[in-house]
Amino acid sequence: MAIVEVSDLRKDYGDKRAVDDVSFDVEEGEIFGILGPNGAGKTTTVECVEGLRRPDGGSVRVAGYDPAVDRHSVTRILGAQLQESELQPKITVREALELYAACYPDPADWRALTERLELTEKLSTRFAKLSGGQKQRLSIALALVGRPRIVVLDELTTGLDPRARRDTWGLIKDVRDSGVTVLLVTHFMEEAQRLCDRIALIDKGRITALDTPSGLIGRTANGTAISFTPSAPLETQLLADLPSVASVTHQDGRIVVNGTDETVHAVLSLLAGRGINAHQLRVTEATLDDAYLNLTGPDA
Ligand SMILES: Nc1ncnc2c1ncn2[C@@H]1O[C@H](COP(=O)(O)OP(=O)(O)OP(=O)(O)O)[C@@H](O)[C@H]1O
Repeated sequence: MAIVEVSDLRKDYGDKRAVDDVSFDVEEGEIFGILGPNGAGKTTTVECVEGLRRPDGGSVRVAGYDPAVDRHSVTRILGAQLQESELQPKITVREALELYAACYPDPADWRALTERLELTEKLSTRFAKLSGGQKQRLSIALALVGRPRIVVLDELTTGLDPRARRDTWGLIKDVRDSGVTVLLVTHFMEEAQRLCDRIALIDKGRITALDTPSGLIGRTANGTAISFTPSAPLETQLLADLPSVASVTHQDGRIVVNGTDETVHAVLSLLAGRGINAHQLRVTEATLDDAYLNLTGPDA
């Protein structure tokens, strides 16, 4: 069942169309990613979902409510990550959690949340003194304190070191496993590929593709490449004629055959049938990076 329904969403800032005819549904229980280059319209889109911005066209529903009209009902269902500017630098972790918990009729036990997010030892620490990773963990705790059905996390791991980023990915998966739907804005390919059940790729205000990570990768031509140096001369046309081969190129005596998984088997059997060895054999798979570069504009 869809918990978020966005249809033909449009948002302008003066003459600038930031979001242009964007439609997608987020299913309950999934991690749904919005991925795209800087200025693509990702934040504007989720701000319309959160009720922070009023759309200029189209419609948004969160569990059936229109966030622009019934923000109060949406706030009780949807947990938004705090913006750093929203917290006073001198507020302690405990004070922030108590403050946020007081905003909800039936808040979660914030002590349990801090245990889960490994913040218990930081309860008396002022916000300004927390590390980037600790601020992000507090941000997740504050987003969860109202027992939301869905959380919106916007560029949550930006600025974190690789270890803190990976720890945060683990937390996001835990959040989903506890039954909360996650709407995740990111421009990190690896993050999107590892975490998201489905991804909407946004470029210049429009959705250019919406699929599972493997579905997006599968859309790129040349999904799998096999490259090797043949032990004896080999007619390129024989390779090009194999089923599933998209292209064959030569690079410094090496042959590169692009195609699918099937191509690898077909090439190896052809070589075996002719008694040719494949030296320095490499097989490479397309990644979400390849799909992203294929599906977004040149200035992405
Ligand atoms: N308050 C605003 N006033 C005017 N233009 C804005 C405003 N907010 C965003 N924009 C413009 O709208 C477009 C979309 O911005 P948005 O922040 O939604 O993109 P984004 O994909 O989240 O980008 P980033 O990854 O850089 O955060 C950009 O061209 C941006 O400059």
